[in-house]
Amino acid sequence: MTTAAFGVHSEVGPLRKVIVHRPDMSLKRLTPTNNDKLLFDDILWVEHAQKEHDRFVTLMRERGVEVFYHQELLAQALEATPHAKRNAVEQAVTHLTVGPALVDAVREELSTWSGKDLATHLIGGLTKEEFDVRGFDTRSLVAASADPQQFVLPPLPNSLYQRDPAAWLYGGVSLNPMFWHARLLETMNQSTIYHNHPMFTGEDFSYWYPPSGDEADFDEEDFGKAALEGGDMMPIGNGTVVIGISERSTPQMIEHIALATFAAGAAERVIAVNVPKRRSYMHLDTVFTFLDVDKASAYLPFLETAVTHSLRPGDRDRTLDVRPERGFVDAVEDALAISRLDIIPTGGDDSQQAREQWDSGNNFFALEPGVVVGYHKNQFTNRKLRQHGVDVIEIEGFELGKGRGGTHCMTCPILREGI
Ligand SMILES: NC(=O)NCCC[C@H](N)C(=O)O
Repeated sequence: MTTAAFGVHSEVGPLRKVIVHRPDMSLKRLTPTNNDKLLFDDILWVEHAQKEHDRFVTLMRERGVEVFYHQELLAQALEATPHAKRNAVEQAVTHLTVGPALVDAVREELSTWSGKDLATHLIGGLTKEEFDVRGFDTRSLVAASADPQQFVLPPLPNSLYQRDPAAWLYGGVSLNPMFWHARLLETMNQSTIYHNHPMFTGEDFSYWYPPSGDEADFDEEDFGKAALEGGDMMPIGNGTVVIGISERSTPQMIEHIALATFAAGAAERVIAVNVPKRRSYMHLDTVFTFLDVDKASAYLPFLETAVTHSLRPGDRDRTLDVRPERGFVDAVEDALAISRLDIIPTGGDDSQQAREQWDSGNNFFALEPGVVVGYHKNQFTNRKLRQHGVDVIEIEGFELGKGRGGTHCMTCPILREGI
């Protein structure tokens, strides 16, 4: 039993604490013209998405999991210190986001807002109409040229997928540099929470990225060059981390994580596996998730091309020993010291498998070994899992899945036991 307040020691051990984001204003901002840019494949019926999400939260709470809402944590963190609010406003409102002519005025105004209102708009975006910039039309081209619905601050609808911008590996968290522009500011909100919320300040945990864990290390221009997202990062247990080299996560960043976790003694092996760079595969957890200590769901076409390397500490300080593996599953079996990882493929014929993979049919979230939550619509896959002895709890995901994410994507575990 873990005694620390935070730490994620496996993918399937008993889940104690998790952060999620209830669908909100940011999803109401999606329109048929902006949904692609905001990485959603459709617009959502938000009230229904909320019901689906509430059911997910209720079933976790019924099982004793402590569930925290991202927006509430952000609101509380913003109120925790004057620095928190000032820093969050300065990071979100810059010469690049609102233009140099408006930056001081917007910062000044937002600094007077309550943590609750500010959190709502840091996630939900802020339109020109909501932030009355009319007085600035003669001073700011951004103000003068924007129509009332245009965003002064962008909405962050992918906050729904809490897995990606901050990810725990054993006793530390990585505040991730996101690949797509539409998600960059999500990490700023995570940083505000971890550095200022009383639940986290004073607790003993590491920052795997940025290396110093320092808030000042966030530079939105650097973020365009590095990329790492939590959907690719899995602390599978036994001192091993699995990370996908995907559309969203680069080998350079995987080296950073390996060096940081090795130096702290938190991990001794990183298994890096290639994930084809395409929308439907975007992270490792869209094609592979753990279900039990020795069971995993996988989309077989991914496994066929899964070039794999293991990274271990090198013979000198801050060096790595990188070796090719025979196969991804072999490497995981070896790392977990199990004779066989039961791979349960996506259900149905080839086209049904492709359809269910697209609908998050390989994206399960474990509450304890062998008990997972997934979308109801993936009937062929869910049936198969049950045949292999996995308890699949279903939630509706018609609306929640429209951004291409399932239960694993929507959750950021912050305390989970080992296996
Ligand atoms: N871990 C995940 O696979 N997260 C899903 C992220 C979906 C989001 N619309 C995105 O494209 O980033």
